[in-house]
Amino acid sequence: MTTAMYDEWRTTAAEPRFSEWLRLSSEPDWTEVVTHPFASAIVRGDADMYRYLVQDFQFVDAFTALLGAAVAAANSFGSRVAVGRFLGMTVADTEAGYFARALAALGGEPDPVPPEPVTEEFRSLMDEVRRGQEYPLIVAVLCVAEWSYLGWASRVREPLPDDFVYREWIDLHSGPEFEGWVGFLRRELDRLGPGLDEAGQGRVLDVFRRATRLERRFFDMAAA
Ligand SMILES: Cc1ncc(C[n+]2csc(CCO)c2C)c(N)n1
Repeated sequence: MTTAMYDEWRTTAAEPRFSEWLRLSSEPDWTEVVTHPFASAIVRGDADMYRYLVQDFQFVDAFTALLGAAVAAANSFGSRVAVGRFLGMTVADTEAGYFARALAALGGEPDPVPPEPVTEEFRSLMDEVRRGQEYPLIVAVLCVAEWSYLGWASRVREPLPDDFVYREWIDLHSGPEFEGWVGFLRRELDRLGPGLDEAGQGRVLDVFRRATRLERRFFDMAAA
Protein backbone atom coordinates (compact mmCIF):
# COMPACT_ATOMS: atom_id res chain seq x y z
CA MET A 1 0.00 0.00 0.00
CA THR A 2 1.24 3.48 -0.73
CA THR A 3 0.99 5.92 2.11
CA ALA A 4 2.24 9.48 2.16
CA MET A 5 5.63 10.18 3.67
CA TYR A 6 5.56 10.57 7.43
CA ASP A 7 5.51 14.38 7.71
CA GLU A 8 2.48 14.62 5.48
CA TRP A 9 0.70 11.57 6.93
CA ARG A 10 0.97 12.70 10.55
CA THR A 11 -0.96 15.94 9.93
CA THR A 12 -4.19 13.96 9.41
CA ALA A 13 -3.49 10.73 11.31
CA ALA A 14 -5.66 9.73 14.26
CA GLU A 15 -2.61 8.21 15.99
CA PRO A 16 0.40 10.03 14.51
CA ARG A 17 3.07 7.67 15.83
CA PHE A 18 6.04 6.90 13.58
CA SER A 19 5.65 3.18 14.31
CA GLU A 20 2.01 3.37 13.25
CA TRP A 21 3.03 5.00 9.96
CA LEU A 22 5.50 2.17 9.34
CA ARG A 23 2.89 -0.50 10.05
CA LEU A 24 0.14 1.08 7.93
CA SER A 25 2.61 1.58 5.09
CA SER A 26 3.39 -2.15 5.22
CA GLU A 27 -0.17 -3.25 4.46
CA PRO A 28 -1.54 -5.57 3.18
CA ASP A 29 1.41 -7.77 4.26
CA TRP A 30 1.05 -6.81 7.92
CA THR A 31 -2.55 -8.00 8.19
CA GLU A 32 -1.72 -11.13 6.23
CA VAL A 33 0.95 -12.01 8.80
CA VAL A 34 -1.22 -11.48 11.88
CA THR A 35 -4.16 -13.35 10.33
CA HIS A 36 -2.06 -16.00 8.56
CA PRO A 37 -3.55 -19.52 8.28
CA PHE A 38 -0.39 -21.01 9.82
CA ALA A 39 -0.75 -18.73 12.86
CA SER A 40 -4.40 -19.80 13.14
CA ALA A 41 -3.29 -23.43 13.01
CA ILE A 42 -0.84 -22.81 15.89
CA VAL A 43 -3.67 -21.26 17.87
CA ARG A 44 -5.96 -24.24 17.16
CA GLY A 45 -3.15 -26.65 18.02
CA ASP A 46 -2.96 -28.43 14.67
CA ALA A 47 -0.02 -26.77 12.87
CA ASP A 48 2.89 -28.91 11.68
CA MET A 49 5.47 -27.35 14.02
CA TYR A 50 8.56 -29.42 13.27
CA ARG A 51 9.71 -27.86 10.01
CA TYR A 52 8.66 -24.43 11.21
CA LEU A 53 10.68 -24.68 14.43
CA VAL A 54 13.73 -26.15 12.72
CA GLN A 55 13.76 -23.13 10.40
CA ASP A 56 12.82 -20.73 13.18
CA PHE A 57 15.73 -21.82 15.32
CA GLN A 58 18.01 -20.65 12.50
CA PHE A 59 16.08 -17.38 12.36
CA VAL A 60 16.42 -16.88 16.12
CA ASP A 61 20.17 -17.35 15.92
CA ALA A 62 20.58 -14.34 13.59
CA PHE A 63 17.96 -12.46 15.59
CA THR A 64 20.02 -12.94 18.76
CA ALA A 65 23.09 -11.54 17.01
CA LEU A 66 20.95 -8.56 15.98
CA LEU A 67 19.92 -7.96 19.59
CA GLY A 68 23.61 -7.80 20.46
CA ALA A 69 24.11 -5.23 17.71
CA ALA A 70 21.21 -3.21 19.13
CA VAL A 71 22.94 -3.08 22.52
CA ALA A 72 26.09 -1.81 20.81
CA ALA A 73 24.39 0.69 18.47
CA ALA A 74 21.79 2.17 20.87
CA ASN A 75 22.21 5.84 21.72
CA SER A 76 21.26 5.68 25.39
CA PHE A 77 22.06 3.66 28.48
CA GLY A 78 18.36 2.98 29.12
CA SER A 79 17.94 1.45 25.65
CA ARG A 80 21.01 -0.76 25.99
CA VAL A 81 19.69 -2.06 29.30
CA ALA A 82 16.19 -2.75 27.95
CA VAL A 83 17.53 -4.73 24.97
CA GLY A 84 20.18 -6.43 27.08
CA ARG A 85 17.60 -7.52 29.63
CA PHE A 86 15.38 -9.07 26.96
CA LEU A 87 18.41 -10.79 25.43
CA GLY A 88 19.55 -12.21 28.75
CA MET A 89 16.17 -13.25 30.14
CA THR A 90 13.76 -14.17 27.37
CA VAL A 91 16.09 -15.30 24.62
CA ALA A 92 18.39 -17.29 26.88
CA ASP A 93 15.33 -18.97 28.34
CA THR A 94 13.62 -19.59 25.04
CA GLU A 95 16.59 -21.09 23.32
CA ALA A 96 17.77 -23.29 26.12
CA GLY A 97 14.23 -24.15 27.11
CA TYR A 98 11.49 -24.11 24.55
CA PHE A 99 13.33 -25.03 21.35
CA ALA A 100 15.20 -27.95 22.90
CA ARG A 101 12.08 -29.37 24.58
CA ALA A 102 9.79 -28.80 21.61
CA LEU A 103 12.16 -30.31 19.05
CA ALA A 104 12.81 -33.27 21.34
CA ALA A 105 9.06 -33.86 21.74
CA LEU A 106 8.53 -33.61 17.98
CA GLY A 107 11.05 -36.28 17.11
CA GLY A 108 14.50 -35.21 18.22
CA GLU A 109 17.03 -32.64 17.15
CA PRO A 110 17.45 -32.90 13.41
CA ASP A 111 20.74 -33.31 11.63
CA PRO A 112 21.81 -29.95 10.31
CA VAL A 113 18.97 -28.88 8.02
CA PRO A 114 19.73 -26.40 5.24
CA PRO A 115 17.89 -23.12 5.55
CA GLU A 116 14.86 -22.61 3.32
CA PRO A 117 15.24 -19.66 0.90
CA VAL A 118 13.08 -17.42 3.07
CA THR A 119 15.14 -18.28 6.17
CA GLU A 120 18.29 -17.43 4.25
CA GLU A 121 16.82 -14.12 3.06
CA PHE A 122 15.65 -13.21 6.53
CA ARG A 123 19.09 -13.98 7.92
CA SER A 124 20.65 -11.83 5.16
CA LEU A 125 18.43 -8.88 6.03
CA MET A 126 19.31 -9.22 9.71
CA ASP A 127 23.03 -9.53 8.89
CA GLU A 128 22.82 -6.47 6.62
CA VAL A 129 21.36 -4.20 9.31
CA ARG A 130 23.58 -5.74 11.97
CA ARG A 131 26.70 -4.88 9.99
CA GLY A 132 25.34 -1.40 9.14
CA GLN A 133 25.14 -0.59 12.87
CA GLU A 134 22.40 2.01 12.38
CA TYR A 135 20.20 1.72 15.44
CA PRO A 136 16.91 2.85 13.80
CA LEU A 137 17.26 0.19 11.08
CA ILE A 138 18.14 -2.50 13.62
CA VAL A 139 15.12 -1.57 15.75
CA ALA A 140 12.88 -1.62 12.67
CA VAL A 141 13.68 -5.30 12.02
CA LEU A 142 13.39 -6.24 15.71
CA CYS A 143 10.09 -4.41 15.95
CA VAL A 144 8.53 -6.18 12.96
CA ALA A 145 9.52 -9.60 14.30
CA GLU A 146 8.16 -8.96 17.78
CA TRP A 147 5.14 -6.77 17.06
CA SER A 148 3.79 -9.01 14.30
CA TYR A 149 4.10 -12.05 16.58
CA LEU A 150 2.29 -10.16 19.35
CA GLY A 151 -0.34 -9.43 16.69
CA TRP A 152 -1.29 -13.04 15.94
CA ALA A 153 -0.72 -14.36 19.45
CA SER A 154 -2.96 -11.73 21.07
CA ARG A 155 -5.86 -12.69 18.83
CA VAL A 156 -6.06 -15.97 20.71
CA ARG A 157 -9.15 -16.62 22.82
CA GLU A 158 -9.05 -19.20 25.60
CA PRO A 159 -8.78 -22.12 25.84
CA LEU A 160 -5.23 -22.59 24.63
CA PRO A 161 -4.21 -25.97 23.18
CA ASP A 162 -3.14 -28.50 25.83
CA ASP A 163 0.01 -29.49 23.96
CA PHE A 164 2.90 -27.44 25.36
CA VAL A 165 4.48 -27.05 21.90
CA TYR A 166 1.59 -24.76 20.89
CA ARG A 167 0.64 -23.37 24.28
CA GLU A 168 4.12 -22.16 25.24
CA TRP A 169 4.73 -20.70 21.78
CA ILE A 170 1.54 -18.65 22.15
CA ASP A 171 2.38 -17.66 25.75
CA LEU A 172 5.86 -16.53 24.73
CA HIS A 173 4.39 -14.03 22.29
CA SER A 174 1.57 -12.59 24.36
CA GLY A 175 0.96 -11.28 27.85
CA PRO A 176 2.04 -8.12 29.70
CA GLU A 177 5.78 -8.76 29.62
CA PHE A 178 5.94 -9.31 25.87
CA GLU A 179 3.57 -6.35 25.34
CA GLY A 180 5.99 -4.22 27.35
CA TRP A 181 8.90 -5.28 25.13
CA VAL A 182 6.99 -4.51 21.94
CA GLY A 183 5.90 -1.20 23.49
CA PHE A 184 9.55 -0.36 24.08
CA LEU A 185 10.54 -1.14 20.47
CA ARG A 186 7.67 1.00 19.15
CA ARG A 187 8.62 3.90 21.42
CA GLU A 188 12.21 3.67 20.18
CA LEU A 189 10.98 4.07 16.59
CA ASP A 190 8.60 6.87 17.66
CA ARG A 191 11.50 8.62 19.40
CA LEU A 192 14.03 8.26 16.58
CA GLY A 193 12.00 8.32 13.36
CA PRO A 194 10.54 11.83 13.39
CA GLY A 195 14.03 13.37 13.72
CA LEU A 196 15.37 11.65 10.60
CA ASP A 197 15.27 13.41 7.25
CA GLU A 198 12.93 12.09 4.58
CA ALA A 199 15.59 9.83 3.06
CA GLY A 200 16.37 8.38 6.48
CA GLN A 201 12.69 7.76 7.19
CA GLY A 202 12.38 6.11 3.79
CA ARG A 203 15.23 3.74 4.63
CA VAL A 204 13.59 2.74 7.91
CA LEU A 205 10.35 2.11 6.04
CA ASP A 206 12.11 0.05 3.39
CA VAL A 207 13.61 -2.24 6.05
CA PHE A 208 10.30 -2.45 7.94
CA ARG A 209 8.47 -3.46 4.75
CA ARG A 210 11.06 -6.03 3.73
CA ALA A 211 10.92 -7.61 7.18
CA THR A 212 7.10 -7.69 7.13
CA ARG A 213 7.10 -9.38 3.74
CA LEU A 214 9.61 -11.95 4.99
CA GLU A 215 7.42 -12.70 8.02
CA ARG A 216 4.57 -13.42 5.64
CA ARG A 217 6.71 -15.63 3.45
CA PHE A 218 8.07 -17.42 6.51
CA PHE A 219 4.54 -18.47 7.49
CA ASP A 220 3.82 -19.38 3.83
CA MET A 221 6.87 -21.66 3.90
CA ALA A 222 5.73 -23.28 7.15
CA ALA A 223 2.23 -23.84 5.79
CA ALA A 224 3.40 -25.35 2.50
C1 LIG B 1 10.08 -15.69 11.83
C2 LIG B 1 9.92 -15.23 13.24
N1 LIG B 1 9.57 -13.95 13.46
C3 LIG B 1 9.44 -13.49 14.72
C4 LIG B 1 9.65 -14.32 15.79
C5 LIG B 1 9.49 -13.80 17.19
N2 LIG B 1 10.68 -13.87 17.97
C6 LIG B 1 11.89 -13.86 17.40
S1 LIG B 1 13.15 -14.00 18.54
C7 LIG B 1 12.11 -14.02 19.79
C8 LIG B 1 12.59 -14.03 21.19
C9 LIG B 1 13.17 -15.25 21.69
O1 LIG B 1 13.02 -16.38 20.97
C10 LIG B 1 10.81 -13.96 19.32
C11 LIG B 1 9.68 -13.92 20.23
C12 LIG B 1 10.03 -15.64 15.52
N3 LIG B 1 10.30 -16.50 16.52
N4 LIG B 1 10.15 -16.08 14.25
